[in-house]
Amino acid sequence: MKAYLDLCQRIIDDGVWVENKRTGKRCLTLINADLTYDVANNQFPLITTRKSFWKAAIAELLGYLRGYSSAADFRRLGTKTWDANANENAAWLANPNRQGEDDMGRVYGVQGRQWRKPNGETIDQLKKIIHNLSQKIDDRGEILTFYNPGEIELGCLRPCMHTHTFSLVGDTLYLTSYQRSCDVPLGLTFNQIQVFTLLALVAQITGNKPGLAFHKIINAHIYEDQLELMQNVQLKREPLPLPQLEINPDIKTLEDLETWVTLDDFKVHNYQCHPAIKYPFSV
Ligand SMILES: Nc1nc(=O)c2c([nH]1)NC[C@@H]1CN(c3ccc(C(=O)N[C@@H](CCC(=O)O)C(=O)O)cc3)CN21
Ligand SMILES: O=c1ccn([C@H]2C[C@H](O)[C@@H](COP(=O)(O)O)O2)c(=O)[nH]1
Repeated sequence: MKAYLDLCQRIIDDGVWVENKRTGKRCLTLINADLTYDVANNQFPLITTRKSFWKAAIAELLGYLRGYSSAADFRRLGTKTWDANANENAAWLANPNRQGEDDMGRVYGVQGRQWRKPNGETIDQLKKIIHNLSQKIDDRGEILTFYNPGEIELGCLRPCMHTHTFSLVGDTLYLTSYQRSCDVPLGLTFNQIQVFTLLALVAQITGNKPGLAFHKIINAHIYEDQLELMQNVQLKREPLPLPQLEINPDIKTLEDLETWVTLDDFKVHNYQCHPAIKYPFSV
């Protein structure tokens, strides 16, 4: 939690204003940030200086792991976070590859589960990783990447957190996640949850112990219309102790994640937080 607040303060102290064409807004921008989450000791990195809508973040992660490409599927899981990018972004609405209402195109999990090869076959990156880690194999290439430069124009948004690399040392599993672009007031509070939960889940279904998760961010920014709330409200609050995440122990396989798992299989204990802050969202 302190690392998150330090990053916000560092953006305010050292950030530079950069125009962003896609959203038409300026962002206070800082390059390079590293965050580490202690999954071994279940220090769940929920924001405490405002209320976190953590279930929506886990719903997004589940949708990515299932390879969903429709905002409607994400809504059924319990989050509306993809509605705006699927249905309100002018560039995507004008893109001939968009397949109607709610289509997100070939983003995130579609690449993770169905990466297209030149010969027409597809690669299930996640399945290979789960298979190897379950057999205690780390081939030093246990990489789940959503970033496919050849298919960028087939999706509504380029993936922000785009590559997750798993590493097995003995029976302890580590995760390193890379993020190219990070909306620190909104997106990062979701992405921290997702990195933590991805390691906890993959460790659980492959029979390994979770260790640390490393989150590497390139472009960390605060949009101009978010700055005042961050500076004068959120950063004036004192952080509170971190809560713990409980995952239903009956989740044992990738197929479980694909079929019956819902948000009811995740619980947070001892979450104390300051009141909600509604940050503006840029489409
Ligand atoms: N500008 C921008 N920032 C993002 O963080 C972001 C995107 N775009 N586009 C794709 C996804 C969608 N994500 C989102 C979208 C909305 C919220 C959001 O509004 N969160 C609120 C309330 C959520 C709720 O009520 O469930 C929050 O206070 O955290 C968070 C992440 C993260 N990503
Ligand atoms: O998981 C996510 C998804 C998106 N974001 C943010 C980062 C940026 O503010 C926008 C994406 O804009 P680009 O122009 O494609 O960089 O969404 C995030 O923080 N986390």
